[in-house]
Amino acid sequence: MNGTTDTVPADQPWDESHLSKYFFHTDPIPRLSCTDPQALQLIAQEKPVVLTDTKLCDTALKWDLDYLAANMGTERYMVFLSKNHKFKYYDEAKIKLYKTNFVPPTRRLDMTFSEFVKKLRDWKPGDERVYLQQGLNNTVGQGIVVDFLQFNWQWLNIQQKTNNWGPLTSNLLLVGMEGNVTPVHYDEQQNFFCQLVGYKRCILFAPEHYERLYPYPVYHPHDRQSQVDFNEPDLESFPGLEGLRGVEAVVGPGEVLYIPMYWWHQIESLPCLGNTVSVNFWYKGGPTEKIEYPLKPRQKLAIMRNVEKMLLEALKEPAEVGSLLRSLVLGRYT
Ligand SMILES: O=C(O)C(=O)C[C@H](CCCc1ccccc1)C(=O)O
Ligand SMILES: [Zn+2]
Repeated sequence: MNGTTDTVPADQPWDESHLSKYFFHTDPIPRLSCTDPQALQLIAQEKPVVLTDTKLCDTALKWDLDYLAANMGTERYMVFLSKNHKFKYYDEAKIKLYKTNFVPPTRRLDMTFSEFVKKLRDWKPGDERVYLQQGLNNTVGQGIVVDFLQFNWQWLNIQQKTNNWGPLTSNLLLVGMEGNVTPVHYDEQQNFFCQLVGYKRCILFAPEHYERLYPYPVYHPHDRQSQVDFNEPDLESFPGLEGLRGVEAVVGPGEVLYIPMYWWHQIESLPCLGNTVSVNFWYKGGPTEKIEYPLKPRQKLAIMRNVEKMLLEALKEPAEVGSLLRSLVLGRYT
């Protein structure tokens, strides 16, 4: 009987002291074997689950800094630098669109993997933190290709088919420093997030918490990111935070977290436990199955995004979108 393996893995090197205390409550994300029907059911229902034994990327468990430096080739890779521990994503393409003087919270510096390793190893307090975030492509060395080809593609393809997902769009290689944080955001793709080296705390919130996490406007460079700073929650500006409730898990080497499309997530490389290496598998969502009512929260989210895009297209001026929406609803749709 495959009971849930919620028990703490014996070799767990972390404890509560590695987890920042936040204002919201969380429940544990189930940790199940990939052979457990309940795990497959959770994926089918687009709910998060940690799969403890997929053997999805076992050939990449050896991807430590030295191996990657020796096998990632001599190309330059995308590295972000931050003056603090947060690496808040922004869409460079939207910066010029969004009139106001947007100040990017991180800066991007492409460098070879060896230069990245040197920066990481020479790091001392006061230096900018670094986070390599690079899509795996045909510039990587032969060793990485060989490892990649030996991933458990058979299992992945079964998941993709049975859940009617679209094509695999990319695999993001993530090499971060202990303590790095990717603030809460959502992506518009299904995601099998594979932890290879080190430990990451993954905090997730269901799409229905949209009203509690106050995403930036769609045309903002921080589209899909929350305006809320979990370290200093502003309950005045964001009263919806009151009822925020999430789920979380710490994933370690060989574990795979299913992050359903549109689910909010914050990812933290645990402090004091060394650098982390992860690789994700982003899949396009499936074709919109026949519409059933009531609509699912993620479908309403997609509708809201389309309304914002249409209004911007029609008004051309971002500043006018808010006032038009206010005129539309205030006093009328209460
Ligand atoms: O796999 C995911 O979805 C994650 O959020 C993983 C996250 C880094 C993601 C960086 C990013 C966010 C949005 C757009 C493009 C890149 C981490 O592990 O720190
Ligand atoms: Zn993400």
